[in-house]
Amino acid sequence: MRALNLQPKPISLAERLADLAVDALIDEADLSPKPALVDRRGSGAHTDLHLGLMHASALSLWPAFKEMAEAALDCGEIGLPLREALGRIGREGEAAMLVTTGGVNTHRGAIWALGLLVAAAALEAESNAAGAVTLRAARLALLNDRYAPQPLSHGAQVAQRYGVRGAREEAQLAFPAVTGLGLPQLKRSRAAGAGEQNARLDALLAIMTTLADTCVLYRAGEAGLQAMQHGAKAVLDAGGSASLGGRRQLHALDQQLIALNASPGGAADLLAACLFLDRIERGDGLFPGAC
Ligand SMILES: CC(C)(COP(=O)(O)OP(=O)(O)OC[C@H]1O[C@@H](n2cnc3c(N)ncnc32)[C@H](O[C@H]2O[C@H](COP(=O)(O)OP(=O)(O)OP(=O)(O)O)[C@@H](O)[C@H]2O)[C@@H]1O)[C@@H](O)C(=O)NCCC(=O)NCCS
Ligand SMILES: Nc1ncnc2[nH]cnc12
Repeated sequence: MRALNLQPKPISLAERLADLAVDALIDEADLSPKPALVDRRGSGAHTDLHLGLMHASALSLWPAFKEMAEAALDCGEIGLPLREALGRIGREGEAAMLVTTGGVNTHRGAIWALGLLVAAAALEAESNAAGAVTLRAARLALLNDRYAPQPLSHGAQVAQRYGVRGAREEAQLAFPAVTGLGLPQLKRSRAAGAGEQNARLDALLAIMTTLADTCVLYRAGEAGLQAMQHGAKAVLDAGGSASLGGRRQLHALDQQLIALNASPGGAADLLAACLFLDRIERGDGLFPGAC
């Protein structure tokens, strides 16, 4: 008779990275009050999205993130085979997301940003500083996936019309909105005792002060983008989300962006990227029991 092995199967590195990516998406969705975005209070500027759908969408992406990390571990280096594997897995992940959401685009930009970051983190798990991970992600994003379809996406349309950089360029430049704005603000607000939720809101606002969010541009043009950038700066200048003055400005920004139908979905994705990198940097449960 064989003894029963009751030891739990160790969680693989790829599974742990997928957990962290999905956690980051769920934390982003839950964070409240976010201006004009889906959160615990409601649907913001959206008629086709709600919190349950954002959660279901995030969970549907777990297998894709795991597969992307596994592809990085299998390939072991930055190159076209890995880039094209990520493109294929990303497109399949997007299809799974659309099945889950009944055709609504919940996380297209997040699959791109977090997919690259998950792969970049898996490639060299010990080199976990945000700057190093984003640099590896950028090197992947700079490679041309020969199998990528070239549809005239909303992002491509507004990039042409307004001459701005979109999601692709943000990744190719190693996520400057995340490493230069979001993460430093997250750390500053935490250090100032703002509390975790306020620190995360401040990180989102810091990203919004400068980002050319192609969702906002597509929905509300340059007026919408200006309202987003100036309004976010006004909240931070007034003392941030933890202050009474900042909260008043945040409420005004929420109302203004909803009136303009301007949803900063790109900034929300980059906040999720920021939360993911923050956890990776802190090593949050990445190594214990991982293999
Ligand atoms: C390379 C891609 C990112 C394609 O990029 P492109 O710009 O050509 O395409 P878009 O379809 O516009 O998607 C870009 C999404 O990225 C987010 N985003 C916007 N601005 C930025 C920015 N400056 N920096 C970073 N990220 C940005 C944004 O995603 C979020 O918003 C979406 C919801 O918006 P919403 O307005 O509600 O919905 P829409 O359907 O667009 O319009 P409405 O009709 O409702 O008004 C939601 O997805 C959020 O995540 C942009 O949408 C990449 O996607 C790509 O090539 N994919 C192919 C597969 C691949 O290679 N994968 C690689 C895996 S690593
Ligand atoms: N919380 C959110 N609301 C609307 N669009 C989003 N895209 C990513 N996160 C989002």
